[in-house]
Amino acid sequence: MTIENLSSNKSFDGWHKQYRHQSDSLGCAMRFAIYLPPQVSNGQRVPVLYWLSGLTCTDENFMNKAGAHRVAAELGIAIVAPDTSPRGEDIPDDDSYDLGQGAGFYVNASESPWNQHYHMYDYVLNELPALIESVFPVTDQRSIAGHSMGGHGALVLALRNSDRYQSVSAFSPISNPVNCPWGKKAFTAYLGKDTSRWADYDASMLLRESRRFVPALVDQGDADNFLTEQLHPEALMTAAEITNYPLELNFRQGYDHSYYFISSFIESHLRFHQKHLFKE
Ligand SMILES: N[C@@H](CCC(=O)N[C@@H](CS)C(=O)NCC(=O)O)C(=O)O
Repeated sequence: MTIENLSSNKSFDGWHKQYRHQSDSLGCAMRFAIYLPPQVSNGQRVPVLYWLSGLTCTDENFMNKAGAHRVAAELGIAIVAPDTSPRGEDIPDDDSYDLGQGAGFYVNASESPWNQHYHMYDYVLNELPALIESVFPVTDQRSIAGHSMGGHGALVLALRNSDRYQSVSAFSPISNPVNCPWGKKAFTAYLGKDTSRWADYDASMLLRESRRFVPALVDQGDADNFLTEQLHPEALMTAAEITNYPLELNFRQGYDHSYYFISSFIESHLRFHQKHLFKE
């Protein structure tokens, strides 16, 4: 397995690095970013938080804008940020920002032309952690977090794989994609018109059925311009009430959908994950 280092920058006594590798599950070259906290320089292995970004993002948005390195350095947590879809000239795409490259929705597509490459669910669940754990000084303790489309991805991956993640958190997640325009458009294209096949990728529906709980934290700005039409956190809240799910959902007054919101609360998310990542 070869991976190519593209950049290295010292940050808060740790390192931010970007890599490219050939992905088997996606059938293309993929880029990811990793923040390695200073503890790894002392020979320690550290747990990993996977961060899934939203529509139009690459591996760079979170690392550049969230301001997460200082607290990750203090807590001794590595952060891995993959790209949001397969990419390249030979990879199917769409002119709109919410489908195709930059909009993989963390699903395994079953429909042509997407089904050959759009397997972000498998990539994030299996291929990427296997690569990270074989190359970097990390433990097998993982948590997962994300924003918007990535918040949807993080919740779905954790709810379906409670044995793989210690905790999950999300900012402004697409909480009930089967009932919003972004989700309906993406799921119709990637999964087909048969809506019964969409439930496996809907956090609110999965949460209603969940039996094994991964501790979950969600923050949502009440001035988010996507809140009413696209995000539907109330569906998540109702599902959590039905199953008594350990979900903390905070509405944050005046905050919008941007990385200004994420950077304002990322510290509390990292400290939430720390409690679960360092449990024996
Ligand atoms: N229509 C908007 C939607 C995209 C959007 O808001 N993306 C969010 C995630 S859903 C984001 O993180 N954008 C990149 C950034 O703020 O760095 C656009 O194209 O800018």
